Amino acid sequence: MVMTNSLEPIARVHRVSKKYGGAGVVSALDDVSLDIRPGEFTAIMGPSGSGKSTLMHVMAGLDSVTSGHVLVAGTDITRLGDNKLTELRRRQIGFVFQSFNLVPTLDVMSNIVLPFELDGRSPSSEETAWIDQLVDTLGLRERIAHRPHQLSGGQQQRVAIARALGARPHLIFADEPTGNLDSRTGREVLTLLAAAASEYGQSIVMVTHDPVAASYADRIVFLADGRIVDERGRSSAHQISGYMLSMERAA
Ligand SMILES: Nc1ncnc2c1ncn2[C@@H]1O[C@H](COP(=O)(O)OP(=O)(O)OP(=O)(O)O)[C@@H](O)[C@H]1O
Repeated sequence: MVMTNSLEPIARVHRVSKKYGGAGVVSALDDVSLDIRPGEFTAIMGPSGSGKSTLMHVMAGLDSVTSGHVLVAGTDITRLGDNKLTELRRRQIGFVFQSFNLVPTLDVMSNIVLPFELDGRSPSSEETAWIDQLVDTLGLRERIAHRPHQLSGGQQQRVAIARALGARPHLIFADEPTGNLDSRTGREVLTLLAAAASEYGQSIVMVTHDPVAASYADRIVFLADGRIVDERGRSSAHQISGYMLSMERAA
């Protein structure tokens, strides 16, 4: 299936279940359906063990599903071979994950432009200007020639963010993107993510425990025990804390 309409979801999770352990001991996702539309910034929240990371991993094709389907840009990735999946991921998806996946032998700039290299092209002049802007906004200018092991955890995280945003992929998956950052840098990262969605139509899916981070999102999806139990539009950090509290009380 080819995506024909820009209002079509860029990612669609359809009745996905994911069980771990041969006999189906842990049900990490239980009949989850979710559409991610272009230009939408979605936060996924929920208690520890509720399935947030699993949901993001199956959406990115990093983990298989037990049943159901995941479509990215109109392609059913649950049926895709490894090579095609890698190519789709490389072209369509940017990752900001806890394990930053930076290449230890490459310096900061080479890590940031890696998605272009892997795609067999160089950044255009416009893309170069954007990468320069990211490097400055993320405070990486003085570290540009350093290698990952010479950086702090927060600096490594910022490199991963610059890399994920640099090629303007259609979809960005971010797992606690502000977890290692001081609050000012955290706010800058969230502002960058929100702008990527609102100004450039990129779709952001962010897992977070932080109500302040989630308050930058257009939409907040709450998971509990592998199911979507609530969904809210843009909300203040205070409101989000309230939703989380009432979910915990109901559990
Ligand atoms: N590889 C695995 N093998 C077995 N069980 C797993 C595996 N990965 C996750 N699980 C289980 O699946 C459930 C959902 O895990 P997941 O990591 O998606 O939760 P989470 O909401 O992201 O949690 P946290 O906020 O603590 O990161 C948990 O019960 C977890 O123990």
